[in-house]
Amino acid sequence: MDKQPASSWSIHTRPEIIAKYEIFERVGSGAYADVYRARRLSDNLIVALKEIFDYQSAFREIDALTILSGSPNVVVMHEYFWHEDENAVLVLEFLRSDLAAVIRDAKRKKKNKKMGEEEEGGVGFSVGEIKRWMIQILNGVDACHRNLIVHRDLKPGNMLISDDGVLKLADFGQARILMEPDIVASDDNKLEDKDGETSIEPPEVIPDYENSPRQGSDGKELEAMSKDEYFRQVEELKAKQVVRDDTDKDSNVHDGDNSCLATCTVSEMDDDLGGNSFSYDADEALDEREGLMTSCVGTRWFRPPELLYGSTMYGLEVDLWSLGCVFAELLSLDPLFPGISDIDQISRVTNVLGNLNEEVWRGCVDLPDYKSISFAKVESPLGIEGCLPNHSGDVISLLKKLICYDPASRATAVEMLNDKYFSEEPLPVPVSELYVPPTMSGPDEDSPRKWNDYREMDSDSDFDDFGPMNVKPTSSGFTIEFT
Ligand SMILES: Nc1ncnc2c1ncn2[C@@H]1O[C@H](COP(=O)(O)OP(=O)(O)OP(=O)(O)O)[C@@H](O)[C@H]1O
Repeated sequence: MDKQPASSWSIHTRPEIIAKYEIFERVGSGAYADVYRARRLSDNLIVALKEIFDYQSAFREIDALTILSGSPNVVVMHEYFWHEDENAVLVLEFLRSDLAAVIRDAKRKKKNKKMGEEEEGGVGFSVGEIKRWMIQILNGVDACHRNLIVHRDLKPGNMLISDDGVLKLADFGQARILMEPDIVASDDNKLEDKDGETSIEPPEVIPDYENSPRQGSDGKELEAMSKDEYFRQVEELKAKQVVRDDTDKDSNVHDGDNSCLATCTVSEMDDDLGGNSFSYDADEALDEREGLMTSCVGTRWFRPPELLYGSTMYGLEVDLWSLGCVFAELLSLDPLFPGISDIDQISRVTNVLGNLNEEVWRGCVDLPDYKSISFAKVESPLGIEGCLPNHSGDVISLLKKLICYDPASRATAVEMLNDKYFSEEPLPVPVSELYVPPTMSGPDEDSPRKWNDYREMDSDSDFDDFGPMNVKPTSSGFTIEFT
């Protein structure tokens, strides 16, 4: 949904919010939300108020954070405000920094050291620090996956960090619950519209989850909802959503930093290739009915091959690939696959892992875009070891358990946590020894667009970055081969 530019003031005029919070400056904004620092009047607690402009995003974030309440490595949602026809406002614990800022700080120190400037640190993270960051991330991802929640946008900028070094997964606006977890709700969720019809909405306010998870706005223990009831309510919500989605169809798929192969190529092919085009439906609200999901999720650098090739049937494994990219970045301080376009993203993965074919992933030929784009044979792929030349064989093989084509081969978060790497010397440092820089990474620090700017590219066409290519017509459209 389009960000509504005029709405940022609205949070200041909502009586139910200003009665409880003093709102300070805006501390961040994303594609779907503005975030403010605020003080809870009752006890002076500093919190973050996240005003979300997109219905689906708000619904997903509230749903996921409700289920994950009590997970130590997931951001705490204290309560939320959501009236019909107003943006949802989530009250979150305030976290000053994020992993992107931590990595950026380490990289800055390393660069300064090379230039002869004396500063503590300067060699990147110690192994013990990397282990402690990874354990925290893995614990957060494990909590999500145990509840069948796929985050779909894991990246350093979405891993917030408290002053004392505790890392928390945040930004669940793209999360999906794959099956029915232990969902709870209360009768208070039912609202009547003006015709007297009953509809289901999240309760207006949920009290502090930290001490009393699973309570309704009246403080009563919430009742477990049956599976049938859960799906009935989901259907009702979807029916409401479709109306809104129809008006927002375009903006749903055209987020610059989250660009998809399909989104990019449709327009470019129309322009450049004489109207030959292909497309697939990325309107998730509609696809959901057939059990499909959009491939247009996540930030490009962390997006797994199955999504880059347009898959709409995928699972928790998409997070495991992103996790591997974050792990590699902690090790090298550089993004593993900093693609400047979606095709460049696939090309970078291919150069490291080799070509995607049936040998490495049986069934890959069925991916929607597999036959549309092929690369010349990569004779000697660089390999993960080539990307991280100064790291031990053990850590490389661990990373390879996440960065592999076949989603089914990827190690789960809990398998990773149980790997001996985390229990052998050098041991993970205590959380209190982790260095936390005083600021956030800033908007879109780890976004492809930023990287584009850095490289002073004046075009973001997927095709400009490549040399000669062969376009061959086929019965279903055409194929492109980059040579
Ligand atoms: N709990 C928090 N405490 C402090 N700052 C926060 C918190 N949550 C978010 N922020 C800040 O607000 C920014 C935007 O938040 P967030 O990423 O959740 O919004 P979004 O619109 O869903 O983002 P995206 O564009 O990545 O989908 C973050 O980058 C961060 O700087």
